[in-house]
Amino acid sequence: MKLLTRSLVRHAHAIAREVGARVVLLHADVVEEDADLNALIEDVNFRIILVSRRCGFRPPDDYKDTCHVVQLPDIAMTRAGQVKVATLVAAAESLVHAGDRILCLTGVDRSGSLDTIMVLDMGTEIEMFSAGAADPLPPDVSPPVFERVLNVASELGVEGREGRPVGALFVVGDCERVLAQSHQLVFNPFHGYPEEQRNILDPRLEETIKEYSAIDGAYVIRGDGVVLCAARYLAPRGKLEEPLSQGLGTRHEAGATITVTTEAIAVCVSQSTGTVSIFKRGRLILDIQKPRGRNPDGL
Ligand SMILES: Nc1ncnc2c1ncn2[C@@H]1O[C@H](COP(=O)(O)OP(=O)(O)OP(=O)(O)O)[C@@H](O)[C@H]1O
Repeated sequence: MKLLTRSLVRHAHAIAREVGARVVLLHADVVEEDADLNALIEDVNFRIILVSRRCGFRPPDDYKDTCHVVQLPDIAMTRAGQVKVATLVAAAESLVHAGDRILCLTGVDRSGSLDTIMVLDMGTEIEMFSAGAADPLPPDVSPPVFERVLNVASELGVEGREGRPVGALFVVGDCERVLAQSHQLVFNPFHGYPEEQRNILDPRLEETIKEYSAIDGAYVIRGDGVVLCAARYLAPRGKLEEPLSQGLGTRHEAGATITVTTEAIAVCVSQSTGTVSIFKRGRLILDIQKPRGRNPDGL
């Protein structure tokens, strides 16, 4: 195990004990060997969440019952982005709760080394976990559906479509109220298809969803993953308590505002910046910036 990793882990254990962190979130993909991973997680009295982009990643055999796994979208993300997404997914899956203090260990993918320690407080991290994000999902939305939407949105934000940046807006959950405050801009391309053929959990739908991002308007997605419509113009009845930050235009405004009078969560991909913003109860609960520059895994 590299010197830096070993040193960070030693200090991380001490910090976690001193500050009363109950959860350790560890980006497992930066650790090269299973034996190293074993060494990192043995002798730890915390709840361990292993974060990985690798499909089908499993904890080492000895720790199967004590470690949870959170899957990240397989795209370049900043370290802060990795931590934000992992924490949100962990919260959606009820692996972390309001009041938890989380110690995060991360690093640059494929560097074989951890290089960053972060301590997060669920519920008081204003930027990330305000507005009840400790219980981040609407009651009718299943965690896999939210994770799938987050995945597709993150990929669209980073990769765009056929080399061009694209924007998109996904409104997930509380669909009756969302539909009542919106109308079709053009024909709904999902109309008439059986529900099992238009569920976002079906990987075959991914390309279709990305393709239709070129159409103006929002996707409305039921909590169980069925895509009810694309090209939906949102006409929310509510009003934002606070204006959105400068630079965010009508797509973000519509996404944020529909969450004021509904229980839905809105996931917005910015065409101009590639940032993915998540809104709930009229507030930005988390944004994931697209990595920039030559070091895409930088902070
Ligand atoms: N009320 C609405 N309902 C659904 N979609 C909307 C609504 N208003 C705008 N949009 C979508 O947002 C697009 C325009 O985005 P605009 O540039 O004004 O917003 P933005 O928040 O700055 O987003 P971006 O960062 O992607 O540019 C439209 O083409 C349309 O697809």
